[in-house]
This record gives sequence, structure tokens and C-alpha cells, in this order.
Amino acid sequence: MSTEISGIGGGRQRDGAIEVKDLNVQYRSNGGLIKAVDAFSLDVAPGEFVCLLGPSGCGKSTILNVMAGFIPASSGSVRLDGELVTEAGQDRGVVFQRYVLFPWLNVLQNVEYGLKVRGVDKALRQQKAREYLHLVGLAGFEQKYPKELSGGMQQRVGIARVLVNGPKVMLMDEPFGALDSQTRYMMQELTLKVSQKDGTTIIFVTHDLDEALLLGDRICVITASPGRVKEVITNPIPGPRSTEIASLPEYVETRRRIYEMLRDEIQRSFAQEAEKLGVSKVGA
Ligand SMILES: Nc1ncnc2c1ncn2[C@@H]1O[C@H](COP(=O)(O)OP(=O)(O)OP(=O)(O)O)[C@@H](O)[C@H]1O
Repeated sequence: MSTEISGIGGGRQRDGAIEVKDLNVQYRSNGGLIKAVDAFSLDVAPGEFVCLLGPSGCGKSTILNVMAGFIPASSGSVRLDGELVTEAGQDRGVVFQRYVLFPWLNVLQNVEYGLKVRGVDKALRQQKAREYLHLVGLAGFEQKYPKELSGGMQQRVGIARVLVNGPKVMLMDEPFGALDSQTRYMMQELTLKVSQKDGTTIIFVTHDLDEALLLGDRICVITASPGRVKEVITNPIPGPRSTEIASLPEYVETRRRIYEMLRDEIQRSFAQEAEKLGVSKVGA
């Protein structure tokens, strides 16, 4: 008899197609409306790894939050496997820059928590939790408490905790932004491993051009606020990738192209900030 249950890591159906169509998001602020996302459209295939790259404040987190079902679209739509996303669901796992673990639960209990809530048998949920802790390099840490772990380790527990639920899609919002560069590199490798292992669709928000080129099958460059698609670039280097790709000529050329796009948008974003502050010229 199979021990796999649909919706538990490794036991889910392989899909996870995302269709974002004409997405507009406005926030209400100080009695006015802020347009954060403007007619944003993007199709992501099951198992694809797509990075969202753009200047600060361009709407990356907003787009991710609509995909997660945390905030509503003002107009337009996000669909997951054809179903309109209107609320958060088990089919999507979200990882933020700082993952908040339950401090009163040990590592194993933190990871198995979601399965426990869903009524999964103790032996199976612990087996799955151990499997994912092993995947993120934390076998042997099951009985430790979050406060005993470094930031990078806590983030790995957070990722295991999301993965064990077998989401079709992982939504990652600058998940390694707070980590030192070595831990960050390990986490990037781990993320690639995860996406390959389960064929999970990953949407990954980053500021970092090299991170985007290492991880993304495609890179969606977003304009300065309000966020629109500037260009979607297919990574010229097929996976599996490692940091060694940085010396390849096609990497250098694509990096240069994206950098130029990004620089224009960052300059626009600086100009917008200056205008908001009533400064006539950036640097004046
Ligand atoms: N809850 C909110 N209420 C009002 N305005 C908001 C809210 N959340 C975001 N915004 C505004 O919406 C715009 C997009 O913000 P968002 O956080 O999505 O951008 P981002 O690209 O993820 O930024 P960063 O890279 O700095 O994290 C910004 O102008 C931001 O100030």
C-alpha cells in the first residue's frame, strides 16, 4: 500500500500552472489610491522557475501576495490550474524573507505542524517531516528549538515546513535577503534542488540580478511603480545551473541586457521618489 497522500510533499499531482491576466492592484492610503500594479500579465508553466526582478517599490511583493491569495486584485485575475485565486490555499506555499517559526515547538514539530492540522497520521507526518529536514540539510536537528538555530537554519526549517505540505507552487519573497552570502548561496542551491525534486512551480522575488540568472528559467523584469512587465527573458543557460555559469559569454551578455533594463527602471523609481519628496532633481 502506498503511504503517499495527495497534498503531502512528493505525493501531489504534478501541475501548478499560473495565469496572471491584466492584474491591477490599488491600495488605499491617506484617503487616496496608490496604483501598485498595472495591467500585469504572466503565464507560468507547471514546474517552471520564474524570477520577478525590479526596483524597490515596483510591486513585486504585491503581485506575489495576490498569487498567494493574501490580497485581492483590484481588477484582472490570477488563476492556478484554471481556478481563480481568491484566498490562500494549501496548493501554494509562501516563504518570506524572515520565516516566523513557532518558538514553543521544536524543529520536527514545526515542520509537521501543517500535516497535523490536516489530520495526517503521526507516523506518516513525522516520516515526511524528517524527509524534508534531510533535504534542507537539517537531519539531526529535529529536537532543537528555533532560538537554538542560526537565521539560515531557521529559514531552512521554514522552507521544509512549506515543502512538506506538497504545494503545487512556492511563492518566495526575497527569501534569502537577510542571509550572509555563503548561506545565501547554499540556500540558492537548495532551492534549485527542491524545484527539480518535486517539479514545484516557483515564483521567486529578488532584487539581485545574479540570483535571478542562477535560479530563473525565465526572468520577468518589472517596471518602476506601478509594476508592469517590462520584458520576460528566457535564461539562455538551461538548468541545472550553478554559480559557474557566471563566466559563460551568454550569461555575461544576458546579465548586461537585464542590467541596462533594470538601471533605467531604478532611475525612474529614484525620480518618482524625488518627486514625492518635492526634490526637483535627484541628488539636488
Ligand atoms: N499595504 C499597503 N498600503 C499602501 N501602499 C502599499 C501597501 N503595500 C505596498 N504599498 C505600495 O505599493 C507599491 C508596491 O509595493 P511592493 O511592496 O509590492 O513593492 P516591491 O517591489 O515588493 O518593493 P520592495 O522591493 O522594496 O520590497 C509601493 O509604492 C508601496 O509603497
